[in-house]
Amino acid sequence: MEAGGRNTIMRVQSLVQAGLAEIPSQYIQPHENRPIVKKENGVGVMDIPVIDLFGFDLNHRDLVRKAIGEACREWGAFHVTNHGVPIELMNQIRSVGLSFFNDCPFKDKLKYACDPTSAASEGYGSKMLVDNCSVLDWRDYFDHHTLPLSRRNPSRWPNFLPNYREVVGKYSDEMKVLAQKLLGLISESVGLPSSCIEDSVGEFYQNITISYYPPCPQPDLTLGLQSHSDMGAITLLIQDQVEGLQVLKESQWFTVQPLCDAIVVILSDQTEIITNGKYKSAQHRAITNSSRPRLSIATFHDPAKTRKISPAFQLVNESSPLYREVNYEDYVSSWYTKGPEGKRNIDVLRINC
Ligand SMILES: O=C(O)CCC(=O)C(=O)O
Ligand SMILES: [Fe+2]
Repeated sequence: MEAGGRNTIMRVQSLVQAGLAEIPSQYIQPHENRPIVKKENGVGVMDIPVIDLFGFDLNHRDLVRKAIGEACREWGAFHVTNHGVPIELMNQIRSVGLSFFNDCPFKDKLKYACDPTSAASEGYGSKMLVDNCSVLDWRDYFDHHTLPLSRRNPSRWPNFLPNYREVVGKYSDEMKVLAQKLLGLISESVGLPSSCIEDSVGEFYQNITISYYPPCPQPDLTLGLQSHSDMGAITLLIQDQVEGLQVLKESQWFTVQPLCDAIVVILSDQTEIITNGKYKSAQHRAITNSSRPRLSIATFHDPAKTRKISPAFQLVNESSPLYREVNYEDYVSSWYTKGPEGKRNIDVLRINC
């Protein structure tokens, strides 16, 4: 079955609704990339740290900074609680997002189809890359361009629910504030002035991607989302109660257990460059399961395409630069043309000392 060719508009959810028992060949991962789908959660299995932000109370700042530093060195990803984002708003965006996939008829969804020939175009899609050679992900998504405000055009977002556009707009604003506060703490924790990472990134280019992973009849053969690190500065992710997100640590994949009111913070490649490799962007992926659909909402904060990113000079004085300066536009285009394949794009910027 043709599932994702340039001129077709197949979505994974439609494949599942057609009741297929075996997944089409384009979704089958090579052996080395296939997940080991465990039947039960092992007790004591490691997970990313959970960090209480105490509502950014100054009395707890030292403690929080220390915990963030450790998490950024060891995992590049962590949960935050008491983050200040209204829980009701998190529930609302999960609810409107799920409703788009569950309740909006396919022909109406297609009114919002993204352009499959251009990278990261806004709208409803399934393929992450524009080429036709890579293995497809078992995922459908809706990508919203939300910031700067000049890119935000809610008329391109679903309106079959009266509050969809308002919820996405409010959520975008809350995520921006949280990303700024977190980048401040992350900067301080690595010994940089509070505003350093945000100043290097410049005005945030923010996208919100709602991902829907339909149940998969053969979860051990495929991936919901292939292994990658995010290309921008910081990603803030929320999910439903169904596990699926995995983070790589010391060559092993660990499943992130969903914590309903918490937000997952994922360090992305430009933060690895700015911190001169003191902090690593997290390599992560999503796996599927055969019984329950899964929803996640990732909010990406990226530099403008015109931005040049290089290691902070304060961190280069101690050790020589470990990464070449990069034009963010070139970085994005290499990511989308070559594909993420783990962390290959940031690896080519490394200077071998
Ligand atoms: O669905 C997830 O948990 C991961 C999503 C993700 O990594 C992404 O959209 O970049
Ligand atoms: Fe990601």
